[in-house]
Amino acid sequence: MSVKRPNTAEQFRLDQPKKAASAAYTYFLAHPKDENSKRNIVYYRDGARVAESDFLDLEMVPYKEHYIRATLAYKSDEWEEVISHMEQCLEEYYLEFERCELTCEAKFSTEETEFKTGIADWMLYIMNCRSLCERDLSKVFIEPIEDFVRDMYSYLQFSYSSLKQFDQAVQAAANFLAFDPTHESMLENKRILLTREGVKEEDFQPQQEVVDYVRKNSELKELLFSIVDNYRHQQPVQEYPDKEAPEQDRDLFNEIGDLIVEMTESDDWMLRYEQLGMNVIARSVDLNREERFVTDGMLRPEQCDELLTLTEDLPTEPQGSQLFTLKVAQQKLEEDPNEEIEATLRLYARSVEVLKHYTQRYLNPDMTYYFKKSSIVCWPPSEESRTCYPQEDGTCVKFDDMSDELYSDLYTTVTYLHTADEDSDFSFLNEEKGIDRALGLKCGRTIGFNTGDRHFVKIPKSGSKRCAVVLRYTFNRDLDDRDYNDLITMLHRVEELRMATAKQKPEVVLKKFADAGVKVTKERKQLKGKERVVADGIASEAQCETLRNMVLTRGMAGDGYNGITTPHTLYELFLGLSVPDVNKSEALAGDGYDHLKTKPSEVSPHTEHELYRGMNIYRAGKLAFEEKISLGALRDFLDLSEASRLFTEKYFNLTKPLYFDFTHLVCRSAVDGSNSNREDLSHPVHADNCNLQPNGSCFREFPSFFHRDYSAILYLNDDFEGGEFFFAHGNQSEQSDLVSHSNVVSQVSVRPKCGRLVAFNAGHFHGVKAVKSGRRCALALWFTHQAMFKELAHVQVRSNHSYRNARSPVFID
Ligand SMILES: O=C(O)CCC(=O)C(=O)O
Ligand SMILES: [Fe+2]
Repeated sequence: MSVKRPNTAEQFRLDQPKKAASAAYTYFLAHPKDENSKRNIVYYRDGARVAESDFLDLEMVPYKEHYIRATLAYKSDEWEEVISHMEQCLEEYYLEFERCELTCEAKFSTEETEFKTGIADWMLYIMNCRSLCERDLSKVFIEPIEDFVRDMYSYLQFSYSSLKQFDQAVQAAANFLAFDPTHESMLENKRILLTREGVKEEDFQPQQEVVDYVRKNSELKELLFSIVDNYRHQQPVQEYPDKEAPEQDRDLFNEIGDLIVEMTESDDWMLRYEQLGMNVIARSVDLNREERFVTDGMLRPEQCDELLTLTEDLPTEPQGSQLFTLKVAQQKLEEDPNEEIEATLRLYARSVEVLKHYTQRYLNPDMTYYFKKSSIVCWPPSEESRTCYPQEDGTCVKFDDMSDELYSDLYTTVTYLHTADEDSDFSFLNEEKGIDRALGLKCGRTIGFNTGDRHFVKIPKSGSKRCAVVLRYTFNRDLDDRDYNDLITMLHRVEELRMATAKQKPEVVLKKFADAGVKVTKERKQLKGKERVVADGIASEAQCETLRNMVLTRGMAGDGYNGITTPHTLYELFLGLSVPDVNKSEALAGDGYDHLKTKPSEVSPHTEHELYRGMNIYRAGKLAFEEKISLGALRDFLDLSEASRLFTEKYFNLTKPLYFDFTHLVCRSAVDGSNSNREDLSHPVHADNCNLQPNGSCFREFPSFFHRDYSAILYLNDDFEGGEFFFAHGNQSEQSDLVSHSNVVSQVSVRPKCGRLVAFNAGHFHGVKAVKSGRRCALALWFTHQAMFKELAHVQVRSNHSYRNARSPVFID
């Protein structure tokens, strides 16, 4: 009786001539002097009739090479070789995997979350990112190999058995079974091994490393069970075939490894949450009973505002509360499947997902939590005196009807959507009907407690209603709230539907642009590259002026930090553009670059010789709402953004929709006296979605905005000197230190003027020449194909009622 030879999916693949040819060729590339591998190549090329093009140059990462060598050795029964390479492969694979996870983490904790669609997106993003590590790393060849890691133990098990090294074979079998405890052939192998002398059942212990790996991956998958699948499916839809989507090469981990090593090695989710500003402010010891906690910072103010819009027009229940439930959500979406509602519901879904994850991690990392019920509960103000205790879930109960015990499997979190005074307090009750602890309301504050824990809420007598996201969890999967999955599915369908109906023919749209006076003035030929275009007439002189003024009056608020000239450089005199009545917080210096904490000034993040003031969509929306800028100005901001987006999408004939990722209105102006002999650039050579390396390569990875697909800049004036936009040569290898100098080799430059749009693939190198005098204003836009990175602010601002009513749809059918 002999141990079964693995008959895995992977082996089957390896038997396919193309894959095997690729493997052999890859191996040959790594070992050009190896006679054996040369023979292999010849064998495959001649014998298997594989086309030349199938000899792909696969990237060699050490573990992949070991994998290929091991599988080749396996084919020729060279067991020692198999073992040696598989063991090394596994060792290096685990390291690579860890790197991959840390990369997700690095992206997660360092990107400028302020301008992203929110913490919740990032949360989801990192979960998704981590779950992709396993799959991406299993791409030894072009496609992921199913059960890649598991099956390596199968190879090992078989090879060790063939060499009669049964202890190791047992170990390998145990490791394999840690992945799949019911795998029939392996169980059969185990039975066979057990017949060997000295082999006992208890010898089948998987290694800790394997146990940890399996646990981590299955936890993550569980967590992503309903939601990530939906997001993943959101990407290529049938109507929008994935047009030359560049495969992100995840093998760059080697390159960024150094960066990551510096990052924390801790696997502590709580720490990560803290990095995002989610801080526990009270634990059960502070709150007099087990399972209680209070955490602040779970939502940002604008997210609270957005979620509150879901509570408008809710009917009042007999007990006086109002409920926004998932059923209501579905209804809303069915009645009016518009983008605003969709975006808000997405935010809701992501937020509750984060809250669930957080709660689970905080309380009970070993349990899986399911939503039993998810809702927003509001208590409208009321003068009524009650004999019952109003609850966070919207009911009102008598003291004697309150549970006296904590439940073993029900838990509740309440997350407030606004800040309120003590009129709205939350209180835990003790057995004597006394108040154990009272807590005030704050946007993003989350109180967690066992569902059986006594509490009540104060209902404000006047003012706005008291609202919170109330989530009830269970550990029992059967009690899982189906409505939640239904909502997610619905959101996905709405998106699909909208994409399908919004799909307008490029010719039709471009003709409309032409009729409105838009003229393409430079195309790929003149611009020396595909996916580049310059068009004039996108904005009128009046619109340019409106946007310029917006930055000047509101974007340049403040007089340079209380009259202090910054110590950075002698050029950095603030221009004294103070607008006395303007609140400084309205304008963020270098808005959009506030992650550059070292430059908390008006000085351009790119050159100290220029000042830099900007405004993003969210801020503009807020100012309009506060009536500090006119609705007309906001409309111009939004309409010009949309026109630029639509033009870019249609001109490049993109088959997938482009979403806004970030929209930034910005002016750069020369500092007085700095105009002579400037050697620097206003914006050094860069690409918008990757990290330019000194050797000229550019990685679409952390910390760049790797998800950006296209960029467009709409210029607003020409009364300044210098400031030309230019495309630069892709290969900067001989001029790496020149990327920020004026003598950089530019391929072709574009002189800004009002209404001129330059749009291009975000991966193309470009820069801006020094602004030698005057002020240069532009609307910079970055777009993405990934719905997940949609700039929520656009939708938020558009959903503002007064704006929506005032809006005349331009360029939209
Ligand atoms: O303002 C311009 O012309 C280009 C700016 C740019 O490339 C950027 O902000 O990424
Ligand atoms: Fe750029």
